[in-house]
Amino acid sequence: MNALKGAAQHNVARTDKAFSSLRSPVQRAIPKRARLTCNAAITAPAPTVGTNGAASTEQVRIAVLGASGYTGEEVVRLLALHPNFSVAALTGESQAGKEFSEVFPHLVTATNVPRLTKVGDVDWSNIDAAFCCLPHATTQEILNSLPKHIKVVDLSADFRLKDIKLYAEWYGGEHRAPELQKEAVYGLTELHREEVKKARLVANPGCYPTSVQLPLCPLLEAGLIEKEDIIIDAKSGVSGAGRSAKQNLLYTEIAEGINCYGVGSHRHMPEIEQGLSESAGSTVRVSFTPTLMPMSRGMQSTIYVKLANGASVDDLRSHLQQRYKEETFVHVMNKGGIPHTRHVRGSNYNLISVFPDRLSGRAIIISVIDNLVKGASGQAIQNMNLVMGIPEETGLLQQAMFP
Ligand SMILES: NC(=O)C1=CN([C@@H]2O[C@H](COP(=O)(O)OP(=O)(O)OC[C@H]3O[C@@H](n4cnc5c(N)ncnc54)[C@H](OP(=O)(O)O)[C@@H]3O)[C@@H](O)[C@H]2O)C=CC1
Ligand SMILES: CC(=O)N[C@@H](CCC(=O)OP(=O)(O)O)C(=O)O
Repeated sequence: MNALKGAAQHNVARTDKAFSSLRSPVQRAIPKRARLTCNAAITAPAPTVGTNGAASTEQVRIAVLGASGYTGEEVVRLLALHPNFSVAALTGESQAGKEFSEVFPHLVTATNVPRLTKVGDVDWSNIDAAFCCLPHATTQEILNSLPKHIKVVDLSADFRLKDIKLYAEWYGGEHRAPELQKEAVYGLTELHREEVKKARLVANPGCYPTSVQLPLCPLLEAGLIEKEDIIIDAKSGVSGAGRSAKQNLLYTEIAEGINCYGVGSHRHMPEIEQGLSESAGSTVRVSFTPTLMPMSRGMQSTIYVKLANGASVDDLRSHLQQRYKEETFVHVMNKGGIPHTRHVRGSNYNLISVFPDRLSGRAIIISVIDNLVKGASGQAIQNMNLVMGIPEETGLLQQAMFP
């Protein structure tokens, strides 16, 4: 663990230095508040955590459940640069018993993290908080059985839908922890920050819902777009489907082509509609089609909307720019800017751009994220930072890897 932390401090210091000298558009867009917060997190001693009553020591002791999967690995990778969180337990199922470095040899600073165990073998008395990176349906009973002092950010879909009947309808089975579900806070951080700060259980949003709700919720709230006629054409890298072996995810089935899936029936639709309806103040229904792309990570949602109440395309863009101007991780580009998934690869940023459609009265919105970072593990850490009362950006200011 010390080696991991040593490397973390070293890398954080380097990141800090690089941060002040680089001048990318994304960095220029980072508000002063965020930069100062970031520096404070880096140079100040680790704050006493637990404004939410979580931890009694300076380092928050973290368990990552499902650490042998892609999102679990991504949490551990990102935590290597986190000054306040220490990895204290890692779990796997088929990989339990193995050294983490055997399962993920690329994490060279992670040689001192604990060996993977089964969830049932975790000693919870040594843990303050958990990232739960398990398949949906597995999560409910496991989280229900945890001691109540454990703060949890759950990356699965199990606690995202507030209506458990809707959960049963879309996920093919009754919810097995309905009481816990009532306690869960939906962790789309930029929109639910104050609730997340007080939460014990955060339901981290799905990757597609993150990429769609960040641009659309503020527009619906302001009545700038019609509630009907929202069409979402979304594309995801293959890591979105997890690490376990599946025939349709073989290289030969993915490379050199693309394919839609879940057409008209994808389980992220009710999650997207739940958030959009809350923002609009009445029911919103969307047309949503996901496509699997031959890339390992990255997500783009291209969203076709109809302008409302006399709004122009420029109004949409300036409203989003205003809404997110103090936000570190959401950047609304200037007119004509084209976001690429490459521009967010490995980072926690969401890039949004708004274009006029050739069809009058309509706009096209493009939103990109890295499905494993802002779409999963990065946003999960952002939420956990808030739950633990430390600056939200801590450990998350890595810029995209490019090219
Ligand atoms: N991938 C993505 O982009 C995103 C994923 N999510 C959600 O995050 C969660 C994790 O996804 P991802 O990391 O991609 O999935 P993976 O399939 O890559 O990993 C799943 C993890 O769960 C473990 N596991 C599987 N079954 C059980 C079980 N019965 N009991 C205990 N542990 C088990 C696996 O262990 P082992 O491998 O050792 O068998 C592995 O560590 C899912 O709910 C997913 O929907 C959310 C947003 C984005
Ligand atoms: C490419 C791919 O298969 N993606 C996954 C979504 C990943 C994710 O965000 O979803 P959950 O957390 O809701 O599982 C899917 O379409 O089911």
